[in-house]
Amino acid sequence: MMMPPTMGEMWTTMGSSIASFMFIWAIVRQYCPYEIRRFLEKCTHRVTGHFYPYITISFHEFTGDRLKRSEAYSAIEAYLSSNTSKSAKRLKAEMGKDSTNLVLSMDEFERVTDEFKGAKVWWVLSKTVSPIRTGMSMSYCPEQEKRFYKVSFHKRYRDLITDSYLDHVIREGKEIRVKNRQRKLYTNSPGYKWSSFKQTMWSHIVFEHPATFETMALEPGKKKEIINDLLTFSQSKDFYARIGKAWKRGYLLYGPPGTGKSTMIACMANLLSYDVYDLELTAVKDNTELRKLLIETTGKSIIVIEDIDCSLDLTGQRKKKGEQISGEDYERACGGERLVVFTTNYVEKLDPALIRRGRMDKHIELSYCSFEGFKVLAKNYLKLENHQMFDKIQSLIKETKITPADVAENLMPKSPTDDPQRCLCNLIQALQEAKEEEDIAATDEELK
Ligand SMILES: Nc1ncnc2c1ncn2[C@@H]1O[C@H](COP(=O)(O)OP(=O)(O)OP(=O)(O)O)[C@@H](O)[C@H]1O
Ligand SMILES: [Mg+2]
Repeated sequence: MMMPPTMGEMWTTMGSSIASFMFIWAIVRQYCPYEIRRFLEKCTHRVTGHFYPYITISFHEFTGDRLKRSEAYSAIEAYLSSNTSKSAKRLKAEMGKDSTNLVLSMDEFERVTDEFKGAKVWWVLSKTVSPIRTGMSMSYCPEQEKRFYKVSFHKRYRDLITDSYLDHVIREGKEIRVKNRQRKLYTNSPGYKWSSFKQTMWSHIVFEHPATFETMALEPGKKKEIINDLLTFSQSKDFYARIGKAWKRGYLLYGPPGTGKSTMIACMANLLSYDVYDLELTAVKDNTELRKLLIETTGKSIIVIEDIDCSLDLTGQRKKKGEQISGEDYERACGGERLVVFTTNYVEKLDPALIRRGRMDKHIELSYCSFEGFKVLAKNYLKLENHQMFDKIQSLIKETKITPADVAENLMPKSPTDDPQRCLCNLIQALQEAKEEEDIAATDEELK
């Protein structure tokens, strides 16, 4: 009589069947031509598709001619590395943007789960290896790896995933990429002259300026107003589209040298995570070149034109056609999400047509250091929030015109033995000297 197989026997049989299958599959993979393998895979997919309730969507790294990485793929990569890399067990580590920290993301064939409004989805990073088609015989062909992300979900969530979840992933991924990207400082200055071989007229270096609004010496009310203005601008894409205006805003920063105009531009770029285009107008030949430069700027950027009063004879109207650069060019050539910041030491010298609202929407005066400004600098430079000498400084600073740059220089320790007290004494001395000079100048003026 035949005895039913024992558990042990069953495992042995199953084990050897799997082993035989793996062996045959390995032979098929090795000797079967690529086309037949693809055909077999397709057939298997078709058969399982009938019984399998899950839907899969793939996002390939390169589409079409392979020249450009797919934006969706990059956005998904950023989204997954920030949202799900904590749950992934096999991770890939790469150096971050400033080469100081490691960035972790999911490794190939790793599977992670995500949830969206109660729907569970599975993401996996896969790759296919196929021979590159050249004129050579197949056996000598190099292999080409094609990576792609695959998301799977139950078919009852089809609409939710295709209508909202994927949009959410792409939007969030793009935002993460913007935040994490290495920001750049572009310049068109003659030192880096554009050659016809170069694809762009701008040269760039990494933008790394530590200034933030927190460390900027400015009255708190004014600071808050500027920050609010900038944040509102950056969140107003729909508003600008609705009113039919290009999404850009012009700022004019004016005030004496050393009051923080250039510093404020760095603060703005850091606050909004924008790139900076430092436009050197004296290096621009004509309107055509200016337009080309402006068209080449990307969104999420600040176009800076420093010292417009001495850059060129800029006017709102074009006097001699073709020779002058007019304000209109900034309006026409700048598209989405750009700030245009002009600086000057002499606002009164500028043509009113150039600084009118629409070209320079917000005028910000940066002036001599106030006591509030000094307190910010004392905190930055000396880690002091209060000190008995502050009262004296307060009364002196009210009566003296001293720039934040001069205050900062006096607060800077000059030797390892300079303590905060010594630095404050230096500042008081500088304030007294400045006051005496101002008094002498005022008496001279009266005598005249
Ligand atoms: N408001 C400020 N807050 C903090 N630091 C400041 C401020 N203003 C000036 N400084 C300090 O002084 C230095 C010079 O300032 P900055 O270059 O921003 O002046 P500016 O107004 O652009 O001058 P210029 O008109 O000559 O271009 C900065 O590096 C910074 O350290
Ligand atoms: Mg400056």
